[in-house]
Amino acid sequence: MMNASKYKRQYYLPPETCMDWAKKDYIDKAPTWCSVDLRDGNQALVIPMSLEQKVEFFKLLVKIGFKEIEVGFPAASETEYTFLRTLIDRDLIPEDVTIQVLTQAREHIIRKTFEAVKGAPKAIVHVYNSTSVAQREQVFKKSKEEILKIAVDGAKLLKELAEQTEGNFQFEYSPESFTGTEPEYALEVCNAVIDVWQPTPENKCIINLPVTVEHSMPHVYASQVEYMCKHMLHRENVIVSLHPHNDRGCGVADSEMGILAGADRIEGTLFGNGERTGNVDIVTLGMNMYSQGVDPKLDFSDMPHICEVYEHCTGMSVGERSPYSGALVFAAFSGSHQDAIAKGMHWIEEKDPNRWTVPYLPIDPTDVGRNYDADVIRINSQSGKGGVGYILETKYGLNLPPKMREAMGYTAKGVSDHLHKELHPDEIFDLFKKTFENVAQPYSINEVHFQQKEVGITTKVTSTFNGRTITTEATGNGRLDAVSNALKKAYELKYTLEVYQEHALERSSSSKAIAYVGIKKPDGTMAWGAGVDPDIIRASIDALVTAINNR
Ligand SMILES: CC(=O)SCCNC(=O)CCNC(=O)[C@H](O)C(C)(C)COP(=O)(O)OP(=O)(O)OC[C@H]1O[C@@H](n2cnc3c(N)ncnc32)[C@H](O)[C@@H]1OP(=O)(O)O
Ligand SMILES: CC(C)C(=O)C(=O)O
Repeated sequence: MMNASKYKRQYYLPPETCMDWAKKDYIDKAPTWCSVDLRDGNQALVIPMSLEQKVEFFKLLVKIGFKEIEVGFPAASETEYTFLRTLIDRDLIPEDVTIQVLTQAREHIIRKTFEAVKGAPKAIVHVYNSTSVAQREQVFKKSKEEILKIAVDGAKLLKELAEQTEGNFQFEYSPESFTGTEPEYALEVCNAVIDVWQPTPENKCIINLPVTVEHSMPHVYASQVEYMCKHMLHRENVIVSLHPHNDRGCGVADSEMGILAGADRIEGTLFGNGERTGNVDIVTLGMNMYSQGVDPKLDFSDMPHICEVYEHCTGMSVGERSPYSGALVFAAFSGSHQDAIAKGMHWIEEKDPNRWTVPYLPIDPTDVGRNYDADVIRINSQSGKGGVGYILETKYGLNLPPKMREAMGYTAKGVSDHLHKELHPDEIFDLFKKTFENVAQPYSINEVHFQQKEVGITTKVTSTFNGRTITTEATGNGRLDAVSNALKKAYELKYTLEVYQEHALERSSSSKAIAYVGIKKPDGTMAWGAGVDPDIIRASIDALVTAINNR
């Protein structure tokens, strides 16, 4: 049995909430990004990454464009320590990239961290201690003053060791479990740390406000961030950073609202890997900005490769519905979506190729290395004529008459429904050919001769039906009409020739044409056929015979 009375809210509202930030409706510039994949992401894996995997992942992060990368918790393990030394000793850190290392506010751990980071061209040393009510009471069993002292002592030791060590260090402090801490108290602790560090415009410090565990709705967190930003000492010399986790599924919203509320920097991971439900997903955050016309300053143009390296290094997988990156996030199976997408694609092609407005697709899939053919319009029993027509047109160069698209749409849908499977483009093309192209049973044409007469065109048609061959003559106002009349006469067929359309098959290697014919049956329904031949007359006759065979 579930029992909600066991729980109560574990967050604290700031003493004042103005929510000025709520009036802003978009983020106009990218924050400073810091990847914590190699630390928070890594510490959450069943098997943490090996040295080689960490090096490979580090290179990927650099390629994507991260300028700040938390590379680990060097005091944690031999692998963590060796990885950091490998980066430094093998000169793997590009000039414009700053590495970051995490340490608890404990003397021996801080000392070991400084030892590990020796020789780095520059580094952010990130120290943290927990400040929440729950951790003060249950874990540390210390008063507010004692907890504040842990932070201040840690801050002092960082300063002291940095002064003793040759290197270019920036300091970061996190009141860990900030979201379970009274904002006034978190402010007091952060200000005490800032007071020790005395940041300057040339050497700003970072105050990181982690959503260590997500306890509240995002607007509550943003109000806490707003309060901290408003009352922080030396705010102008402090970079306010956020480190949202995703326990309530709102990590992205926390970050976006937190940025609106004044934050300058985001710590997160690719695809939201990290403790429990993960850290905030920087791919989603960056692409959310991108989709509103703001350059995220991160390059996700080869998403399939990024997913591949991520999966290989972490052993995790990118979910099929993971925003912007999942295998299915651009796929449209349902008929009305496909129809709208196909029309939208034509619209931008013809009217405004420089602005992406295609319905149902928040971004152009090709921007992240995906493609229209394989990823977007996919056919199953939920699909319609628009999608099937789009595939036949864009992949195989077949521009079916609108009503014939409908017939082909129902044919494809029926097969998919019956087989209970998705139909791939080649299967759709094969189905089209099998059902609608040059079908020569039960009726077939053996020979056709034309003669131009004053009354129109006269034709002599030799055809076969059920093993019996006959020759008939007829007249028509065109060649196809004449052949149609000859066949009607031969077999007493009842229909009217309603639709005729033709075009060259540009994608075909030989110069062939395709003709489409639609005939109306006595009951008012249509039957369709297509003919493909280098000779357009032959193609149109084959299309007609196919339509007759499909009655
Ligand atoms: C929210 C986060 O993600 S924070 C980052 C968490 N990441 C990790 O912990 C991964 C790496 N950690 C480790 O490998 C180990 O914890 C080590 C090597 C750092 C330390 O190991 P140990 O000292 O053996 O164990 P442990 O971490 O359990 O130590 C707990 C002690 O440190 C204290 N402590 C924990 N965090 C902090 C902190 N940030 N600042 C000061 N003291 C702390 C605890 O109160 C406890 O004190 P006690 O011994 O008096 O009870
Ligand atoms: C160390 C801090 C920033 C952290 O990882 C967290 O609070 O989640």
